Amino acid sequence: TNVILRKETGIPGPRGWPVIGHLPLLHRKKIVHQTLMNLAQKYGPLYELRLGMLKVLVISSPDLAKEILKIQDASFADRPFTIIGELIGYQRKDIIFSPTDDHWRFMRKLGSEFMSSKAIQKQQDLLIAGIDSTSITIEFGMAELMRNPDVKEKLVKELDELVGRERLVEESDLVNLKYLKMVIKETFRLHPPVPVLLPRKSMEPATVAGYKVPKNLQVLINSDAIQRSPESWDDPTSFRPERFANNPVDVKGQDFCLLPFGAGRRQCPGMGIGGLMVEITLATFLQILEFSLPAGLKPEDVDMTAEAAMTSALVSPLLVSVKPRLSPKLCSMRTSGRTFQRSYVLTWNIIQVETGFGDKI
Ligand code: HEM
Repeated sequence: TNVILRKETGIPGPRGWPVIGHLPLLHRKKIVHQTLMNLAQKYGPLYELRLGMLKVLVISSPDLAKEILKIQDASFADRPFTIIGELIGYQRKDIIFSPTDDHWRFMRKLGSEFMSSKAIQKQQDLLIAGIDSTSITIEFGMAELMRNPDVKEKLVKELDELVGRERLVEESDLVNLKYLKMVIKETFRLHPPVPVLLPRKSMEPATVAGYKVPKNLQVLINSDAIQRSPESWDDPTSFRPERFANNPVDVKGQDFCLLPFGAGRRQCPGMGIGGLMVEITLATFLQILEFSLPAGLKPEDVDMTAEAAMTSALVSPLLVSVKPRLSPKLCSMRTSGRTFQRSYVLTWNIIQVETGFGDKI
């Protein structure tokens, strides 16, 4: 058998190469979170990889995610040193890549103040950390709607019934748009923009699922694998927003089978504003435009292949045709709203419009 039990810890994992360990498994042409999910099917929800000198613990079940992100959150709250953190995280002085220390606590407190949806209305350039993840979710959401026309019709009907066509959808409408929220939860479940949560590091020796975990071990939580697991979800690979109709499971970090924003001390502080941007942008698009696939393209032709990167977008940009549903006068009024301007800028590059109408909205 290829299963190895690590000498020091007894943790299972695949047999690795000398020196380079399991690096060839994570070849850049392979989608990392899918490779990690395939390995979990073979080695279980907790296994260890060796990437050169670096040892990594990979977690792929809700129970173990809860163990790391909630029960032992304090022991696993650190972020490991990474080159990318040095390069784009101002030598790890930002919030995302910073070690869990007093500087991070200060930055996080400051950031949370600015990231509240009220405060953000007064700030222009705070959204850098959330630009990718927010626009990726909107693009995947639109792609799923194009693949599932019945879901799109139901969503448009909800908007027509609860908002109508005489005014534009407002943030205050969102609380009533229950189907919209179900569609977005299902998008987060099948297409988490950060499919493997940002790496954590054990701050002290710990015991997880009976295994002894040393200090400084990197821990990866594969939320994509958890959110597609048949143990937590019926028919897990189908896009079915209705699964949330009588199911209180939410994305807020309390339900460990749905973790698009992570959980615990290092959970995404932009969850509120990020969720809001996705909701208002999708609702506005669906209200003001009628979307269809370009001639000759069938729903099943929409390519859902995801990129192999830290944030995982569609490889092929979504192509759609649009026609106006509301009067252009009503649409142009919204450009005076700040939230819309920002959502609009964020999503400017996600839709390649076939007709000339896109230039005018
Ligand atoms: C759809 C939208 C978004 C998604 C799905 C998302 C997802 C995530 C995830 C999975 C993490 C890692 C959590 C963990 O390690 O447990 C994270 C961290 C973070 N996110 Fe977001 N995010 C989104 C939007 C935003 C926005 C809009 C902002 C800022 C305005 C933001 C700022 C941050 C920051 C600063 C961190 C690092 C937190 C820390 O390490 O203490 N995110 N995000």
